[in-house]
Amino acid sequence: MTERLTIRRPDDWHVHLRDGDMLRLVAGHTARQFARAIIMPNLVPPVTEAATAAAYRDRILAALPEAAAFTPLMTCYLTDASDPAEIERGHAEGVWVAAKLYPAHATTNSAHGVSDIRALTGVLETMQRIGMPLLIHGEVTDPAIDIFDREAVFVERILAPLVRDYPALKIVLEHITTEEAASFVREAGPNLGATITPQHLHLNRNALFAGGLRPHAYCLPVVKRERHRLAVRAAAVSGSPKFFLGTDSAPHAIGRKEMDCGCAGIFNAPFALESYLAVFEEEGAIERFEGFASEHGARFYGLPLNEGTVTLAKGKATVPERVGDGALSVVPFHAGETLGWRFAG
Ligand SMILES: NC(=O)N[C@@H](CC(=O)O)C(=O)O
Ligand SMILES: [Zn+2]
Ligand SMILES: [Zn+2]
Repeated sequence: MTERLTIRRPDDWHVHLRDGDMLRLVAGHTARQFARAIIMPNLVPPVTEAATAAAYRDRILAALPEAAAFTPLMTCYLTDASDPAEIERGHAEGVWVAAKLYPAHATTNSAHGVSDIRALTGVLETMQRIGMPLLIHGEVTDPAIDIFDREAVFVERILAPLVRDYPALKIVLEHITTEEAASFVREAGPNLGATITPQHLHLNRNALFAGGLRPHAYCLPVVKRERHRLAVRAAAVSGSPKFFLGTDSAPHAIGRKEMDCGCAGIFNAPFALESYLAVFEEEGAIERFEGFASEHGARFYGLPLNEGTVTLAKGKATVPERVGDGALSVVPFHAGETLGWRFAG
């Protein structure tokens, strides 16, 4: 039986670090486990300009403990008014590595997102030419579509034509949750990849209603039926280079979750690697964990693999009920549970 697992230092290809006090509370958790992370731009107001992205990157670095060796990889929030020249300039200057497409009103702080993908033609042509990845929150926003079907409908109506029209554009379908998304990504060419969160590997939609209404299991895209969870698990542990780690750690203060209209998002950063590794162990695929956590994403983005290693050791890791204090406290994923591996540095 494996007692310790040492892997190349991993990266998180999708995380929300927020700003201000919340940034200071959560950033160290991500920097402790990951060498780099793709930082989501859905602040209020959103990060749409290179100068604001560079200033945000500085605030992230300032929020970290002195010794942290962590590189935030910044992203540009796309709107109907995004300017291809500004996106190209920010990319050439090394400010941002990717751009994020939020369909308007699809998720947290997406009100300024894209209302019609046809508005992005010039932007997407530019990104395709310069090799800048497009990251997508893949849900349609049509209220007539059942919320559990919004990802599958997005794949069919938006993603399939996009992949056809921009064959050389690198696209990441973020936080996939369905059999349809997993199989579409698997069957597509090498320019389409997907990130997978821990919660979509652990939870099915029963978790939302287990003994009562469970706001801390609520994120977007919402967790789906068991058959979808199993398909997403199979993709994660398959060894395919198209699937890689992206926690979508999305902290909201406890009062913003436990209310009559609670926010979407699960804060999984403190025990992210332990949570993923539990899944790979259950699936008998521990030997594929390093590829998923530390190799596939960097290769997809065309970035060097990290130097150095991290170690996880068999043993109890008890997840606290809260992280932080008072009004700022956040309930972490797996709160109150004991996981079977612990991060040993
Ligand atoms: N995943 C979530 O449920 N929430 C994210 C937004 C997102 O990634 O869609 C957030 O910013 O809170
Ligand atoms: Zn999203
Ligand atoms: Zn997210």
